[in-house]
Order: sequence, then structure tokens, then C-alpha cells
Amino acid sequence: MLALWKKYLGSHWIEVSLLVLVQIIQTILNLYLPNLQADIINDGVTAGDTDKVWSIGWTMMIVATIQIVANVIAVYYSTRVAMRMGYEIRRDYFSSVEKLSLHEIETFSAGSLITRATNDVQQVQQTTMQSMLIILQAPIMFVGGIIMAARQDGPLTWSFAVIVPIILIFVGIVMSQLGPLFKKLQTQLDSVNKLIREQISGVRVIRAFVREKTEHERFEESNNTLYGVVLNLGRWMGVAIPIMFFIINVSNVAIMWFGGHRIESGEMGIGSLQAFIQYLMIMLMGLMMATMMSAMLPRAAVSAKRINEVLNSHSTITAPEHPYVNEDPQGVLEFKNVSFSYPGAEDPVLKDISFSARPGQTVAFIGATGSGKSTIIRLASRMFDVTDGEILLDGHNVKEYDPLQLARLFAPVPQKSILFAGTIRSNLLYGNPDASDDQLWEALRIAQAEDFVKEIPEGLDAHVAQGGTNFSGGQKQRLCIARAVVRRPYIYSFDDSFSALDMATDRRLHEALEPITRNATQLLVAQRASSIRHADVIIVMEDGRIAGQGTHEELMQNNDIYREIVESQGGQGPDIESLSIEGEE
Ligand SMILES: Nc1ncnc2c1ncn2[C@@H]1O[C@H](COP(=O)(O)OP(=O)(O)OP(=O)(O)O)[C@@H](O)[C@H]1O
Repeated sequence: MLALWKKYLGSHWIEVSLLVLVQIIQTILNLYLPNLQADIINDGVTAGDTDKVWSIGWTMMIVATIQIVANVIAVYYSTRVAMRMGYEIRRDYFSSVEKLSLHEIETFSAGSLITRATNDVQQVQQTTMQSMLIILQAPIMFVGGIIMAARQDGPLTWSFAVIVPIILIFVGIVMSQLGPLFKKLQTQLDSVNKLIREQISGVRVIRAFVREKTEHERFEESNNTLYGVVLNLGRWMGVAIPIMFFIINVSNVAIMWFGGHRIESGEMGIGSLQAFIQYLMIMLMGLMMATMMSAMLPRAAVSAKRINEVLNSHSTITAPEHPYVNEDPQGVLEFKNVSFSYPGAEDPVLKDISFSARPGQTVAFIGATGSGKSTIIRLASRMFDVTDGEILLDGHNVKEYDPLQLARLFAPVPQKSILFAGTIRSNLLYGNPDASDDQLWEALRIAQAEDFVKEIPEGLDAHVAQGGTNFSGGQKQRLCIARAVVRRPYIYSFDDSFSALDMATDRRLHEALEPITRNATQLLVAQRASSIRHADVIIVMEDGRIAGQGTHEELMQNNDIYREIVESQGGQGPDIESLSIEGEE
């Protein structure tokens, strides 16, 4: 927490100093007011001195006005400084996450990165705001309250020696119960939030599989636990608050009783007793504030630690000091004895992978699910660093490149179609921000998306919902392919990108891609043997190893696994090249 305060409050030291100043002023004035009240009663009202009543009354008015103004300024600046701190943390956090490689993102997990950016930042922001109001006030009120009370009546102040320990013991007991409950509340809130997120985003699947009842029960269970924790908290609060007031009121009565005797014996004025009671309240208030802080700070410190972990982590995928600049990229890719394990995993998912892919060539990967096909595609553009071996691009290790320059040479079409909220145009421009409308339509034509986009009245300006949920799976896939085509990269990587297309569209797409991929390298992952049979090289993956490579004909002759895959999909299968297309022939 201190590290965050130092970093984000340090640059606003003028506002923070002003805040400290007004806080000190308003707390001191707050301590001064009961003193004036004592004087007005003792020297004015009791003595029948109207002038004194007026003069002290005016002083009280002025002091109270300054105190209110100082209070307003304090609340204004503490809110402003805390909100800006939250804004700056979120800004830095976002740019830190943007720079992280997939390795770190996987290590943190996407869910945790989101919670840290939202809940944790909110927690730190709230605590900062409260702290700025309380942190100085609490000790001044506590110590000042005792000193000022002692000035009114020294002997009576000894009563604090009994009241304060009783309250501290009571608060200690309550906090020891509330602390774990607050922690549990946070965890339970997280789990309810997670469930809501999961169930809302998966609502279509839940309905399709008629799982509403089960999901409802799952939610009920989690929500009930949360309700139980809140209820338990409420019970403790419900008991603790009245008992606290009871202790305070009993203290009040005791002080009045003792004070009454002292007034009777002429050792104390009525005004002094009244002021004394107010100082007791101020002192107790200081104590409460300090207790509140001691409960809030540890929770915020945990959040601050989680935020700092992200802010201080650096991408392991970095540019070398003098990156290699590829002036004339070709797209020749070579894997040399590559092995790879995912972060945190013990077993390698790729073992001793070697192959090469040249411009104009299509290298396809086929194999059982989980055999490592997508991982090869991810490693090629250095989303992760290999554990062993090396990957060369145009003869240079991908680690020698600036990761940004490297990324520009590739156009990935990921397995899961990812579209962003906006329009079709804004999504396609991800491929190349300078592309003209003609180029966008050309890409849509190649990706077999032209027809359905033309049918939408808004065309390129058609709205795309978050995650592209207003498009079908096949439409999303085609838009993602168009986005890659817009880029006109040196290496295309299609990771099972044709799975949602029917065979005829698949064929048309391959034909349309042919002219533009003539000088580019194509990496192609597919589940359907028919859609890769014309690849120049087919690599058969099994359990993270290459179980064979060659053309379709070669593999059919000498690779049992490949033959099995082809046969399991209907023998030689319908060759997509030979499929007739509606409207053709
Ligand atoms: N991000 C990840 N973290 C840890 N392990 C992973 C990760 N992604 C994949 N794996 C594991 O690596 C192995 C290979 O996964 P990969 O996605 O490369 O397989 P694939 O052949 O493309 O499968 P599919 O055909 O189902 O897409 C699998 O066992 C998978 O569980």
C-alpha cells in the first residue's frame, strides 16, 4: 500500500499537503469548540455576563464556519486525489497488461487480471480516500481529546484510564470476529460474481442443454452462503453497536455523576463538565476511527499487493538490445528441434519438432485434439518462447526480432473467432488501419463474407456486438479471415479457421486465397482431412511429436495415423476441389 501511495500520491504532493493542512486545522478547531462552549457557560451564562456571551458566541461562530469550510475542502481534495489515484493506477495497470506476453497472462489468469483491475483498484481507491480523512484526524482527536479534557478537569480525566481499556477490549473481541467474516464476505462475493459472469455469458448453452435448474441451484447455493455471511456480520454488528453505545452512555453517566460531585464542591464549572463530556466523545471517536483504519488497511494492503504484482511484472518476450531489422522479409519459417512446456506445466506439449515452410507453400497440421497443433502456430509468432530448440524466420531466430516487427509479418486467424465491439469496418481495420474501403471489400470477397455483409443495409458500418455475438459462428470466422487478408502478411496462420464453414464455402475460400497466398507462407491447422489434402506438406501430430510429414498421397501410403484419420472421416473423403458449388457449372 505504501509503495502505491508513494508512487501515486507523491506526484500530487501539493494537493496532499493542502489536505494535511486543512485536516490539522479542522481537527484542532474541532477540539477548540468545546473549550469555547465551556467558557461561554462558565464565564458568560453562569456569571450573567452578556458581553462575554456575545463575544465568545461570535468566536464560536467564526471557528465553526472555518471548521466547516476546512471540512468541505478536506472531503473535496481527498475524493479528488483518491479518484485520480484510481484513474492513474488503472491507466498504468492497463498498459502493463498490454505489454505482458501470453506467458505472464496465463500465469496470472485472465479472470484474476480482471478482478485486480476492478475490485482491487476500487478497494485501494476507497481506502485511500478514507485514510486521507482519518489517518491524521484519529490520533489528533484521541490525544487532543485527552489533553483538552485534562485541561478542563485533571482528576476527572483519570476516568479515561478505565473507559479506554474497556472499549479497547470490547473492540478487540468484536474485530477478532468481524475480521475473518469480512474476508469471507470478499471471497464469497468473488465467487457469486464469477458465477453470474459465467452463467450470463453461457446463457445460450445453458438453455440449449436445459440446465437452467442445475445452474439455478448452483447459484442459489453460492448466494445462500453469501447471505449467511452477511447475516452473520449483521448479527455481530447488531449486537456490537448497541453494546458500544451502552458502554459510552454508562461512561457518560459515570462522568456526570463524578463531575456533578465536583461541581457541587465548586472544583468544576458546569460548562467544563459539558466540555469534558464532549472531549470524551471526541477521544472515543478518534479511537473508533483508528480501529476502522486497522480493519481497512490490511484488506487494502492485500489488494495493493495484487495490483503491484501486475505493475511490476515484465514481459519475458522482449526485444533484444539491438533487434534484427528484416529489410526484405520473405516468410521462410524453420522449426529446429523445438520443445515446449506451458508455464507452470511439467510435461512438454511439443517434443523435438522440426519442419520448414517457405513462401508459396502451405504447411498443414493434422492430429488428435491436444496433440499440439495450435501450440506450434503460437510459437511461430513468438507468443511464447520455446523451451528448447529454435525457430528461425528468414534465417534469424525469432528472438532476435523486435516482437512488434515480428508480429507485423504474421496474420493469425485464431481458433476462437474474436471480434471487438464496433463495426465490421473497425474490426477489419485491425488488419491494416490504412486500408481503403475497396481493399476491405476485396478481403471480404476472398474470405467469402462479401455476400452476407452486402445483405446488411449498413454494409461495412454494420454494428458488431461485443465478442461478435450478433454474427453466426461461420460469419465470425469469415470476418476474422477477412481481417487477416486485409493485412496481406508474409505468413498466414489459420488455426482451424475453416471449421464452421460448409465444404463448398471451404473450397471457394481456398480458391480465392490461392492468388494472394502465392507469395506468402501458409500454416494451416485443420480437423478435416479434406480441407488440407492439397497442402504442400502435411504434418501429422501425435502427442506433441511429429508422427509423419509429406504430401497427402505419400502419407496415405506410409503413415498409419494419417490413413486412419482420413478413413475415419469417410475414406478418401469428399475432395473439396471436386465439390460442385451452387450457381456454378
Ligand atoms: N494455455 C495453455 N496452458 C496450459 N496448457 C495448455 C494451454 N494451451 C494448450 N495447452 C495444452 O497443450 C496441449 C496441446 O494443446 P493445443 O491447443 O496445441 O492442441 P491442438 O492439437 O491444437 O488441439 P485442438 O485440435 O483441440 O485445438 C494440450 O494438452 C493442452 O491441454
